[in-house]
Amino acid sequence: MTRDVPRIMNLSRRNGADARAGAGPMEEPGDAPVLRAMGLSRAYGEDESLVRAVEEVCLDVPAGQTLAVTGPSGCGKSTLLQLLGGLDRPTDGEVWLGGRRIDHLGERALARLRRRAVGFVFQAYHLMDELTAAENVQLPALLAGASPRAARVRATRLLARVGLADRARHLPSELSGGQRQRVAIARALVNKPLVVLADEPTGNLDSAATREILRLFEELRAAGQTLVMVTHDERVAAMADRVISMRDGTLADDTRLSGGDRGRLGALLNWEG
Ligand SMILES: Nc1ncnc2c1ncn2[C@@H]1O[C@H](COP(=O)(O)OP(=O)(O)OP(=O)(O)O)[C@@H](O)[C@H]1O
Repeated sequence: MTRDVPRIMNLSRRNGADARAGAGPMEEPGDAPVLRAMGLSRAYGEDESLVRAVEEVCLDVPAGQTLAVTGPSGCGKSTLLQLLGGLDRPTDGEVWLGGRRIDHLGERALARLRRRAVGFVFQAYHLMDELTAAENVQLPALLAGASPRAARVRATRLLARVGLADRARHLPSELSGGQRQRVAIARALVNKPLVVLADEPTGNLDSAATREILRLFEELRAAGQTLVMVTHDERVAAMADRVISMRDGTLADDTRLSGGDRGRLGALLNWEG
């Protein structure tokens, strides 16, 4: 055991009941979409200050699909992602994850389900500053009830997979933005989630780091990982299987990209070079 594990185990114990109840793999049912939104709406405020951030969105995301969500600032992309991942509650409609309705679950059950079934990646990384890269990756596994040894093994494997085997003991402050985001992606994958939800994952990164993250996402896609990402960046959207664009809280367009489309878009955007 490394010297660092007890520190993270303390964090894990705070959530002990959740961790115990959350142990065990999550079943993925037959042909049901991994994610389903039915008439999904989220409003903020009331009367004159009412904002309909998401309005009656219906969406199925099948297993293995990479879906990009685009649209102008304020059109409801982040709100939709948070609703899909159970970080926010709809004012109307339903969210189904892995064949199970999640929008009306209690807080603890929802937190447990999120931990096991959803991997989040945010623009601002949201790594814990005082934990090393390896500890950041281990933490969700420990919180979900994995043994310290199992969490360590998974973190080592995932950090190698994202090309950071030699940075495992570094703190986030000792890593570049691209490296931090790769740690965040490893963390998102540590509990083998049904879906990875990424909100502007390349928003803080330069072109070289963006390319690294896209290569990683491409690998995840090839490995069959279901992925939903919000992005302003056409280059990022171009690697998806499907692009939906939002306007004023609603779905304005839904386009499926073929491999050929993706190649052409990549070439158009001069992305291959
Ligand atoms: N907590 C909140 N309270 C009130 N209004 C909110 C809240 N969160 C979001 N909104 C509003 O909901 C709308 C959708 O916001 P959202 O962040 O989902 O848009 P977005 O498309 O992700 O924007 P951006 O691309 O700029 O991040 C916006 O008008 C925003 O001001």
